[in-house]
Amino acid sequence: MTDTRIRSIHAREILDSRGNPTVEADVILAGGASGRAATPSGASTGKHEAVELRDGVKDRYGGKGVQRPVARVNGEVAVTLQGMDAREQAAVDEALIDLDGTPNKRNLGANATLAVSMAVARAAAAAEGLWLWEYLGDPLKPLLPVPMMNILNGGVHAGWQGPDFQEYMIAPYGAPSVAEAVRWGSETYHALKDILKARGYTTGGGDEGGFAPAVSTNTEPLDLIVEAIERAGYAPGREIGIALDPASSAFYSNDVYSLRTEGLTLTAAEMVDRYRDLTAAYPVIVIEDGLAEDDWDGWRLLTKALGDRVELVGDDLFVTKVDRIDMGIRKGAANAVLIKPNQIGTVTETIAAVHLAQQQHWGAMVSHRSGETVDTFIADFTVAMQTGHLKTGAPARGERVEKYNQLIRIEEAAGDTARYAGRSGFVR
Ligand SMILES: O=C(O)[C@@H](CO)OP(=O)(O)O
Ligand SMILES: [Mg+2]
Repeated sequence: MTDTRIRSIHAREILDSRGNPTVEADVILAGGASGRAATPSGASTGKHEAVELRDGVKDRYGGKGVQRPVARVNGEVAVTLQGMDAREQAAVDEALIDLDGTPNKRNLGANATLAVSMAVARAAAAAEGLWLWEYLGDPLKPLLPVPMMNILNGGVHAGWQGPDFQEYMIAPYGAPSVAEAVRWGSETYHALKDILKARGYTTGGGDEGGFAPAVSTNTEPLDLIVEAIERAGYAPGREIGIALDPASSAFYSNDVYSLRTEGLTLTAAEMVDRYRDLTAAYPVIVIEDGLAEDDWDGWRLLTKALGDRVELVGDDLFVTKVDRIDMGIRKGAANAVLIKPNQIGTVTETIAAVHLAQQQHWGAMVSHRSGETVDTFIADFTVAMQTGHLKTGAPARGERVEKYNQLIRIEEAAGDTARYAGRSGFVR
C-alpha cells in the first residue's frame, strides 16, 4: 500500500445548489492518493446544530472580526493534520475537535471540519484501492438503502407557498433492488407531474427538486401522491409507502403549532391526534420532526401513540448529537434519528450517532441537506453503516440524483453480495 500520511490539505469556497457559498476540501497523501469532499447546507436548520461559518461574514459567535473557515483550513488545520495517517479517521477527527475547542464547532465551523474529515476518508479509501463504502464498512455486507424521495416540497423549502409540511417523500420498499426502487420512484414522480398539470397546478420545484404546488391543505399532497403511485402502476402501502417531514419547529411557537394553510392552531396533543388520523387514512410509515425541537413532552406523547407502528425520526430534535439522542432514549421520545453529517461536523461523530441509534434498535436515516453539491459521500456512508434508508431529495436535479445514481453503481459493483433493505430498512 502507498504511504497514507497526509501531505497537504487545501480548502476553497464553492457554490451549493441554492447558489450559496459552501466549503470544499482536497486532501493529498504522501503516496499520491487524494480525496475531495464538499459540505452541504440546510435551510430549516435546528437551533442545536453545529455552526456553519462563511468567509468574510461578520462573526456572530463571540469571535472578533470576520469568519474565515477556508483560510483556517488552509492554515492551522493543514499544519496540524500534516503527517497524520489518513486511515486513522478517529485520530484525525479528534485533532479537528481539539483544534476547534468548542461544543458546536463555532471556532472552525462544522462545514469546514466536515469537508476535511470526509476528504480524509476518501483519500484513505483511494490509497487502499477501495470504494468509500467498502472502506467505511464491511465489504462483504453492503446494504442498499430504500431511497426516500421527496417529490412534493412545502414549508420553507417552497417559500411557504404550498403546504405547511416541508417534505412528502415516497419510499419504494417493495422493489427488488435499489436500481428498481429508483426507477419506481422516478415513474411516480413523473405521474405526479402529469396529475398536477391536469389539476392546473404549477410544476415548478422546491429546494429539493420536488414539485411545489400551492395546495390548500396538508392532506391534499397525500391524495395526489397516492394517485400518482397508482397511476405509475404500483400499490400504495404494499409496494410504495409515504414518509413525511413536517419540519414542525418552523411553525411552532408559544407552545402551539400553526397550520397556516388550514387556519388552525393546534396543541401537541392535537397534532398527535392528527398524525394518528393521517397514518390511519394514508400509507404513512415515517414521520420526521412531527413535533418541535424542544417539545420533549409532545414527542413522548407522539411516541406512545404511534411508536409501535410508525418510524418517528428526530432531526431538529437530535441534530445528530449523541447527548441529545441519549436524552431521547431516556425520555422515550422518538424511535429513530436523522443523520446529517454537517449537523455535527466530523465523520467519527456521525458514526457514533448511527451506532448509538442502532444499539437501541432505533432507526437511523441518513440525509442530505436542502442546499447540496454533487458530493455523494452520504450514499456510500449509508451503504457502509447499513442504515436501510437514505433521504436525498427528488429523483430529479443533478445534486440529488447523483446520490441515487451512486447507489445504482454500488449495487452493480457489489454484485451478489448486495442486499436491498426493502421493508426491513424501517424500525416499525
Ligand atoms: O429538514 C430536513 O430534513 C432537511 C433536509 O431535507 O432540510 P434542511 O437541510 O433545510 O434542514
Ligand atoms: Mg428534517
